Amino acid sequence: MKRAAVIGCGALGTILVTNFARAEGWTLTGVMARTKAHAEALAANAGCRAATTLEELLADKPDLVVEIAGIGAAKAYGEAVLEAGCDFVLVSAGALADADWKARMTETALRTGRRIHVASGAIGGFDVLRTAALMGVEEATFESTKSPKSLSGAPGLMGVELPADRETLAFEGGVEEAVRGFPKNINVAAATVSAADAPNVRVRLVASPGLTVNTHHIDVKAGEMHCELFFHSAYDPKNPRSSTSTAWSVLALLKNLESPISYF
Ligand SMILES: NC(=O)C1=CN([C@@H]2O[C@H](COP(=O)(O)OP(=O)(O)OC[C@H]3O[C@@H](n4cnc5c(N)ncnc54)[C@H](O)[C@@H]3O)[C@@H](O)[C@H]2O)C=CC1
Ligand SMILES: O=C([O-])CC(=O)C(=O)O
Repeated sequence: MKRAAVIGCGALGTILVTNFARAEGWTLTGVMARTKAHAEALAANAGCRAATTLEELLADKPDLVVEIAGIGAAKAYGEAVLEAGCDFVLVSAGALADADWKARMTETALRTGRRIHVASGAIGGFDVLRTAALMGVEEATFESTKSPKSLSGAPGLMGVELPADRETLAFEGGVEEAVRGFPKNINVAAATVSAADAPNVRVRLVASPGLTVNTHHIDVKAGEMHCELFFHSAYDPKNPRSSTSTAWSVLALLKNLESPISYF
């Protein structure tokens, strides 16, 4: 059995850890939160270590560490995880919009012989996006629709509350600006841009009152291929920003890594 540890005990981390038995071929060694009580509550059910520091989390020598905590956590721990000889699963893919961090992580992975796996998260189709990258992306757009309450408090809104009675365009622009303005909402766009090797993707974020799902629409033209990917995904009642399928995508990724047959 391969050994995994998890950074992040929030809405998605809880779904991931609670269903960890579904990741065939893997055992969970530990979970890490900022507060001990938070980590202990989840670890007690999972029968694993509760950690508040990376050193504690790595004490059981996991093969792989999943970040499911936030862009800040990914940037704070990613390189140290690779240096410790573990593979790294990135869920807060918004971190990839920081070209310097991505380059440092790539260099560290190459030097240590470890791998970085970007979880498909709330979307998917990374196989097609990688294919499009190889063929050469000519045109690509990305649009997410979310409820205004899931965007509330985002730095990009600068304190403005979005209308609760009509659809509004909350953001339109490049991926770096999107991630700066909506770091907890638009990881999916950064993952798309990175997978498709298409830095100029136009990102749109629409606020739609009454919406009970998050939707993501990717449109890519590359050579002879035109692909459209469309996702509707229910969000976590504990966190309306995040689609619950994100946590399941990590379980599917882990299972895939240990499976004799791999679906790219
Ligand atoms: N790639 C994708 O498609 C998606 C990515 N996400 C991202 O996944 C992450 C988790 O989402 P949720 O569970 O919904 O968020 P959440 O806010 O419910 O939970 C995040 C947890 O991580 C903890 N945390 C933050 N920094 C930490 C650190 N340095 N060390 C330890 N714990 C830390 C927080 O205290 C919180 O308990 C977020 O960054 C979110 O933006 C969410 C949905 C889709
Ligand atoms: O969960 C989703 O639908 C997308 C999301 O929050 C993100 O990419 O940050």
